[in-house]
Amino acid sequence: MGMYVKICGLREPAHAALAVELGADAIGVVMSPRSPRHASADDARAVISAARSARPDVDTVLVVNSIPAAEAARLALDLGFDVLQLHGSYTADDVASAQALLPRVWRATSLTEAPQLYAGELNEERLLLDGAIPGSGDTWDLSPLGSDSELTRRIGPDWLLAGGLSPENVAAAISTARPGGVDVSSGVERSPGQKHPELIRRFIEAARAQLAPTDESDISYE
Ligand SMILES: O=C(O)c1ccccc1NCC(=O)[C@H](O)[C@H](O)COP(=O)(O)O
Repeated sequence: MGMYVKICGLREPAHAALAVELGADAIGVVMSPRSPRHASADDARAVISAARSARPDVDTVLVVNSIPAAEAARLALDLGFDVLQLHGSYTADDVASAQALLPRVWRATSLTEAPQLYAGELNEERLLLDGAIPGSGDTWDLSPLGSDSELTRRIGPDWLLAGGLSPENVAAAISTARPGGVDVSSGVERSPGQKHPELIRRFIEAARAQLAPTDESDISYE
């Protein structure tokens, strides 16, 4: 199956097309007014269109932070996204209200915020484990992950790792944490909000060279 790669915080259609042509499985668009990556509705539509022109089956992901889940799902649906990625404190009922409009909802959180979490706890399609501050580019302690531990069994093999990844550290982070996929934003930028094509290329190359847990067999999951 291979390592799933998502490039997040895109606003330039050309960067989205490049990421998908280079093998990204998903592209993310952040709509959160305080983010340096905040995209307008027009930006979002242009990024989706460029990504789908490069590969029709790419996952296009709307990333939001702490807005009502159903409102976020309505926005994702209206703009034509495939997936809604919810950062913040949400309940299973919130996720259900979003899924009534858009079935594919991902839960993004951190071990700081939800230390006892498990995959599927909110009926989300996918769990994304991030650092404490989304989009900050800060690395975090990956050492509780990856070994044959209770936490590893709780989160399963398909979760996405995010937070402070870069072309330089992604291979080591995958080897330590053993996620099913990786997500990056700051690590492929020249400055906050400004994506760098060469860093996108190097990140995708470095990540896709790694195996996903589903390609291996030495950890058992619940
Ligand atoms: O990127 C943001 O500014 C952002 C703002 C509010 C909510 C989420 C945000 N980003 C979410 C992401 O998926 C990032 O890619 C992820 O947190 C990793 O970020 P980074 O550490 O910069 O690679």
